[in-house]
Amino acid sequence: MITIQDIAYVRSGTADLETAVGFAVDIVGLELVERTADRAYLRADNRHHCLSFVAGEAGVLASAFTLADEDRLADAEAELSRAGFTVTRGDKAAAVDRHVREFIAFEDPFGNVVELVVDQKEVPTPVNFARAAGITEFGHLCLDAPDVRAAHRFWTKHFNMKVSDWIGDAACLMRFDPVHHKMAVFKGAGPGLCHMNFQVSSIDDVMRSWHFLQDNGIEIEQGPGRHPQSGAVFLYFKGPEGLTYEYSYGVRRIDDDNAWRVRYFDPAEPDAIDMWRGPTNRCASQPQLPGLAAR
Ligand SMILES: O=C/C=C/C(C(=O)O)=C(/O)C(=O)O
Ligand SMILES: [Fe+2]
Repeated sequence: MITIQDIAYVRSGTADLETAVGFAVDIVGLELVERTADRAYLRADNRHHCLSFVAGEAGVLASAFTLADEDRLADAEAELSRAGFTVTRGDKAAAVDRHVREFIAFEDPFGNVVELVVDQKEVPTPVNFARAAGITEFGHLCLDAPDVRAAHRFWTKHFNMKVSDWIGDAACLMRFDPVHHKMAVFKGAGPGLCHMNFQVSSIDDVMRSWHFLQDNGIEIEQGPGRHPQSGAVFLYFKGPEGLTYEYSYGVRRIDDDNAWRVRYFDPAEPDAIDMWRGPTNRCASQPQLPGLAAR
């Protein structure tokens, strides 16, 4: 069993580094910590970065999780290899590029590239947010997979993930610590990053950003609304090259695993995704969410 300690970063390719960075800074509000000719690193909390852009082809390159130490990394490498996955150990230059000490990479059963890292660099200085979006931390990441049940089997067989809630066969929200979910899998045609989430410090922040995004002509995918699963008030919006960002406030904690009963939401129900029943064009690539398509 591989024990994930936390989410680490999303690494995304971009064909237009300038525009990708401009959006992440001026619109999302992240701090640009480092920028080279072909790289940019953005920060939302004490992680060195939670989002990096690599100049080249657009699209997610990897989603990363933190392990405790190099022995755990070696164990993970062995377990995944035994299970038939091709595991690559990052070399020194690649680790430096990710601001971690060591890492391995593999593809999940659907082709999502996952990196497991050790010693992601910590930056103790307060984040110098580019705008007052109220971001408190990188909250969760959400992968696409054509078979959410199989994805759940993979993540719970090899990792310390537990399902918190199901949304039919369309989504599985999983936790590895008391936060309701820091990782989710949504049904999609293939691999991909459904969205990355930033927690904000109040409902006011969500609502202020809603106005800010509209004033700036940003495509709102869904929200403001409230998810019945985590109880969080959310807002999804589309960045350049299809990268979806989410702000949310008020995610549920599950402090007593034994007391938690996994729930099953029917995606066809009108408030399965949003208790406020607002309009959506979120995850248009995911017709498997009929409750979304219906509105
Ligand atoms: O579509 C349902 C989404 C649920 C949640 C939540 O309960 O907070 C998410 O954050 C999500 O996976 O986007
Ligand atoms: Fe989310």
